[in-house]
Amino acid sequence: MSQLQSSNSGGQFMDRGRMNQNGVVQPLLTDLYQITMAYAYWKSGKTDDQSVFDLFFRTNPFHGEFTIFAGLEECLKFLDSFHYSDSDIDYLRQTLPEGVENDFFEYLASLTAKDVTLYAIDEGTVAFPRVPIIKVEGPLIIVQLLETTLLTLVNYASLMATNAARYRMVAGKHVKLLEFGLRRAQGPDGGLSASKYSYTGGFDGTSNVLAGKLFNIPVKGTHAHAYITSFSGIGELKTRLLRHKTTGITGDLLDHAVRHRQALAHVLDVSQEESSEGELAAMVSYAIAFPDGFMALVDTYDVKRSGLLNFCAVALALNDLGYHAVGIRIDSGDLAYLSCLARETFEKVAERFKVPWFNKLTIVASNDINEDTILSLNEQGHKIDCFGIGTHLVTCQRQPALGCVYKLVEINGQPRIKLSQDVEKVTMPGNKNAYRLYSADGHALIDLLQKVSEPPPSVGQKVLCRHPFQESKRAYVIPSHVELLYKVYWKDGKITQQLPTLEQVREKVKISLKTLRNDHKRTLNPTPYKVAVSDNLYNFIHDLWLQNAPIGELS
Ligand SMILES: Nc1ncnc2c1ncn2[C@@H]1O[C@H](COP(=O)(O)OP(=O)(O)OP(=O)(O)O)[C@@H](O)[C@H]1O
Ligand SMILES: O=P(O)(O)OC[C@H]1O[C@H](OP(=O)(O)OP(=O)(O)O)[C@H](O)[C@@H]1O
Ligand SMILES: O=C(O)c1cccnc1
Ligand SMILES: [Mg+2]
Repeated sequence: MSQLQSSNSGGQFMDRGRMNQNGVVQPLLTDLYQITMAYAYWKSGKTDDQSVFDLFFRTNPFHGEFTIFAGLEECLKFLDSFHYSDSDIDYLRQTLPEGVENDFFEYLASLTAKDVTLYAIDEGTVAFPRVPIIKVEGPLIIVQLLETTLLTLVNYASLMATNAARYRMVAGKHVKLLEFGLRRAQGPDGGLSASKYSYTGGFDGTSNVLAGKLFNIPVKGTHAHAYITSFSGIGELKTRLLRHKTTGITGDLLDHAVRHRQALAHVLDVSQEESSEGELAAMVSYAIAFPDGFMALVDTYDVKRSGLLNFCAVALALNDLGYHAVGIRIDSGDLAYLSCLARETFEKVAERFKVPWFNKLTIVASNDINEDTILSLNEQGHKIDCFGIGTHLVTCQRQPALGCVYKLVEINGQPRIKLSQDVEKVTMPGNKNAYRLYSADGHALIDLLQKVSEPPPSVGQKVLCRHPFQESKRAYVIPSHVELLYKVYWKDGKITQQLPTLEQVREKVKISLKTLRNDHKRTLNPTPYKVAVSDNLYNFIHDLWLQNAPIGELS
């Protein structure tokens, strides 16, 4: 994923020098059929037919009833830099079938997205099935050529942001969430996107250092089991000395730790002999390296008999030298039980050793955590302050793809409809606007699609909202607030809005989710959010459907 500082940048708002884009995102990052179609459009004189395409999804992911829209900034950067390089053109000359005319390649070489207009919902907003999140207008050839790249930029970004937002909802706002997934992500690019969009969705940070640098996301982490297992005994410690934080007087951290370990074994009712000396050595050495940020993995051998004992011994030793440890990570076993055990241990030590700050030590848990694990841990009761989540988060294991599609809905002012046996797959023809209607208490009630030619719904006025395909399903809504969901984000070769920073998009996610009633957000059997069409659009769709559906003959 792209770049650098999350940008405040864009067209007239964008300093092009700074508009770095992920090198992978370029016009050839597409399906071959877009380019073969482009040639055929060009040959048949349809290049400049004015087209409108809708980008939308048909079902929400993760058995949920909402989706967070993300990836818009990357789409706009793609439009801004859309240009086939000389080597792209050379490659296409070699790759397209023989007989493709030279003039076509010359045409492609000069093609940009300057004649395209892109409308979109704000990035970070909750979105719903069949309401276009992006609408692209312009000459058929270029608007068609954008399809695959726009889809790849929106699909995973939105899926990831939605997944992260769901983890945030089940974890609650006080628990920290860290993304640890790079090693398990779908390749390096997937890993960077995962880090970026999990932050958008409400995570607090990532272990992915490049993502931290590129997107200005907080980077955080602990250490691996390898650090613990790299030591087998205290004899391996090359240094044991640490300066006191305030006096500067050098102390022997190991001596302090060994002394405390003896006393602690009694208090915690464990035997020193059963604990690992290698683990103690590893923790001492890590504490010497990071006396102000000491955080240790306690499950390498045995959390109760070894990890907690050694951690508390080293934390008390650090305390003697003026430092406060940060906490522990547990990466296996029963995380509910072990986190409670750890908290009780810290409370006991806080009291017995007169170190009240021990009560505040952070307990991080990791190990194949997913939404259901967090829900189950919440039910059982746990004392975890922070979850480190990798595999399930970044691979979106529960649903690995969002099915956004990109469909032609109008050409040269004429509506187009794609019919299907499956009613859900019939497209909504014509150039449309989308409005979100709100109730007096500020909740989103319904999204309403209308033809662009229709006047917008008005506050306090009754609007007939119809199910797009089921005739009998309709309702009157009197909105207290009406929001036009689209803004023009790209026109005349420029980004036309001040783009939000990543932080602002993250904030938008929070605010937008708050407008959704809780029953739409619950994990089990959430209530579907209503998406409707105006009476006018309903009749338009159904007339067109009848015009286009062939009449069968029974014999
Ligand atoms: N209290 C709990 N309730 C529900 N799920 C839990 C609880 N504690 C841990 N889990 C989850 O159960 C799974 C345990 O994984 P697994 O069976 O691999 O055990 P493990 O503790 O990792 O074993 P090992 O010690 O061999 O590494 C993980 O997905 C973890 O997130
Ligand atoms: O479990 P995830 O949600 O993917 O979180 C990331 C995992 O990556 C690390 O170890 P790794 O899994 O590589 O090895 P380990 O399980 O043997 O510790 C870490 O200890 C977590 O277990
Ligand atoms: O910092 C950590 O604890 C971490 C980072 C990546 C994967 N697992 C754990
Ligand atoms: Mg693991």
